[in-house]
Amino acid sequence: MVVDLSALASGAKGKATPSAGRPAPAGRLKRKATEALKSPPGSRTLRSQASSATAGRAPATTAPRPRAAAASVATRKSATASGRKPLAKSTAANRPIPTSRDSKRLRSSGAVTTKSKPTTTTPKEPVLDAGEYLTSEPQVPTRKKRPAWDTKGRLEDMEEFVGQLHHKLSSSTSEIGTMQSELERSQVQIQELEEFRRGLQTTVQVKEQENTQINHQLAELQEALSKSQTTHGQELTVLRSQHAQEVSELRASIANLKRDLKGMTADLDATQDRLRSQRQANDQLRDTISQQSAAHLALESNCQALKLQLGHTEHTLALRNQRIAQLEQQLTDSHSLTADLEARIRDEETIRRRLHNTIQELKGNIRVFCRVRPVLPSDMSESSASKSQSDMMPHIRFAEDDQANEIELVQIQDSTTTGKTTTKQYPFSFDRVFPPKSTQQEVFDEISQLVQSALDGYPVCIFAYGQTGSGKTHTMEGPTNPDEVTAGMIPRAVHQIFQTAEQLQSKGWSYTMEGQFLEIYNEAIHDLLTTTTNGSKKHEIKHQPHGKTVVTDLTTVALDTPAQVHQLLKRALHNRAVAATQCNERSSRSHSVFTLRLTGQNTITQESSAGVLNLIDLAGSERLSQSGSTGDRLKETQAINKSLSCLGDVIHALGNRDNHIPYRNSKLTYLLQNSLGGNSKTLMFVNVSPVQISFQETLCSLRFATKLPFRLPLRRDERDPMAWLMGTLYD
Ligand SMILES: Nc1ncnc2c1ncn2[C@@H]1O[C@H](COP(=O)(O)OP(=O)(O)OP(=O)(O)O)[C@@H](O)[C@H]1O
Repeated sequence: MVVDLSALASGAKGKATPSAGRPAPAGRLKRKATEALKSPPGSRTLRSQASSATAGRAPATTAPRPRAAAASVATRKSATASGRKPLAKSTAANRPIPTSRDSKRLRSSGAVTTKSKPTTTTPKEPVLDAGEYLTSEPQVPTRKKRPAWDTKGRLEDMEEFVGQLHHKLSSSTSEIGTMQSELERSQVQIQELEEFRRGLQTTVQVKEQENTQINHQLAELQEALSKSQTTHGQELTVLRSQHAQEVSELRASIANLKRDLKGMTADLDATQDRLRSQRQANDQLRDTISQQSAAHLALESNCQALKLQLGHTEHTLALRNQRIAQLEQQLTDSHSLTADLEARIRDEETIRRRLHNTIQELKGNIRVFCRVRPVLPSDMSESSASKSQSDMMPHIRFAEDDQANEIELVQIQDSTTTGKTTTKQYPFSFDRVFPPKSTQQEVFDEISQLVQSALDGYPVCIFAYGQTGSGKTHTMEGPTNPDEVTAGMIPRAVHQIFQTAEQLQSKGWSYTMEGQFLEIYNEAIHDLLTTTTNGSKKHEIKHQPHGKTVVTDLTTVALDTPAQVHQLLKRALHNRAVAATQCNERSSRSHSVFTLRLTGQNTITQESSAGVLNLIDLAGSERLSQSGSTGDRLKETQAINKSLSCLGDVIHALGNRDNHIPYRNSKLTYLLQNSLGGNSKTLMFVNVSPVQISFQETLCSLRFATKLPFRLPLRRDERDPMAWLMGTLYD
């Protein structure tokens, strides 16, 4: 049995302190020992520890050991000094010292607490505590309780008991030595623990620093967190708006998709309908195919028959190929024949030109036609308004025949002296006489051969002569706004030239054409195609070596289409109208000359031609006495008469083949020098007014014309020159 000496020591100490130096009475000690024996050693130890902890005492590890040791020593000393042996150690000194293993366990658990179970060292010899001692009475002979008066007995007992206590004390002293060595080990452990504590403090400091840093970092992180929360909030707002927008877009697209789906569903329905109809059609087609298969079989049998037929046809084809080869040979021969014929045609074209010219020459290089214009409403007086055309011109008689070339003027005169009526007849014959009813086309038919001569390369002059108002301009140009019926000789001639030139292209001929339009007024030349308003320009006539006549500074217009000719005539009309405002009735008092130059080139035969067609609207041929003009007008009339007379003289001299032809006597004849005479063709229209009042002028005009050396009228059978020529050639 082990006696808790610390409890005993504390109990002894507690009591010893107030009465230091005095030994505790034996009863009291015994009572203490009995109390100690009554409570179990563990609970006793625990209670002592709890009381020391409650008293605020530091645990064995933290309590300063020296003081505890000193207290223990002091206790022993006081006990020794008082004659008592120390019964127990102080609480702190008896407190169990943690072993190094415990220290480790403590360190690992992080708690610095004292284990309740003390580390005990096994005593080398058994130690009896006070209770044990009391209970080990058998060592002392058991006696009856000595009566109070047995002081000696009692003393003996006490001495015996003290002897035992001494024995016990010596064994306790050795135990104390052992405990002191343990104490020293414990102090070493305490130092270790102290170092451990300091290390822990350092660790705590480090941890505190780390904690501060962590707190600092935590603050930074919290700041960053708040910032990121702000940013996140903003981003969240943006994302929310984007999300809302995307949602609305998605909704719209869903709506669209729904619409599409609806449409597609409708399409699908339609497609299904179509599919159904297609299936029906397929069924029908299958029926048809089966029918066709049957037909195919029939066709195959037909095909066999046709193959046989094909063999026969191939044979026929071979024969035909032979025939084709023969025909190709014939075609080649035909081509060479055609080429020969074309060559002959070209030759014959040359011959035709020659013959045509011969005919023209036979008809006369100078021809005179007479044309009587119809009576115009303006010619009629009120009394004669109901009269017919023939009634209006009793003084002019035509032959019955439409193709006639005779005209007769009849003058009926009443003699005032004799009272008789005499009739004078003036018959005239011309190459052709055109009565009032003659159309422009009929007139042109007669001159078209001369136009052809111009294309063939001859100079041709067609004049219109007659008094003012007799129809010269109408004959040459037609009315102001001509149509197909009323168009005059100039547009018709140009039209024919373009047409014939086109036809001649197949014979290798190509033509270039250029036109000029001038006016001779008071022996001065005026350009009717000018585009400038400067009318004072002087024009000179120059004859070039190869028979070409050039008028200086005169506008020349290249003509590629008939439409251009119409434009040209319009421009001339406009310029004439401008001149008429400056000089009254100037158109009647001037000669207008339209010149068309035709240059032809044959690339096959290398032939060339250069013809000129002059269409001249002469000034009015009023007699001087009749005109009654004076002053400038008289000079005008004289100039006109002189130029007309010169023209007559030139034509007369040409007819007579005179050596001298007086071309230079007037501007007009000088201008036309290369177009009059030689191989040129000249046609003079004598235009006549049907009105009776113009009888004398008509007579003068007809007389002027008869003076011209035109050929005598042809016989009737000679009027178709080609027939006549062929007749004369082959009779
Ligand atoms: N064959 C015709 N058929 C119908 N009208 C005609 C014919 N000939 C002339 N005339 C008309 O007679 C009038 C006079 O004719 P035109 O002007 O041609 O005469 P002119 O001799 O040219 O006169 P001028 O010398 O003044 O120019 C015009 O109104 C014209 O339309």
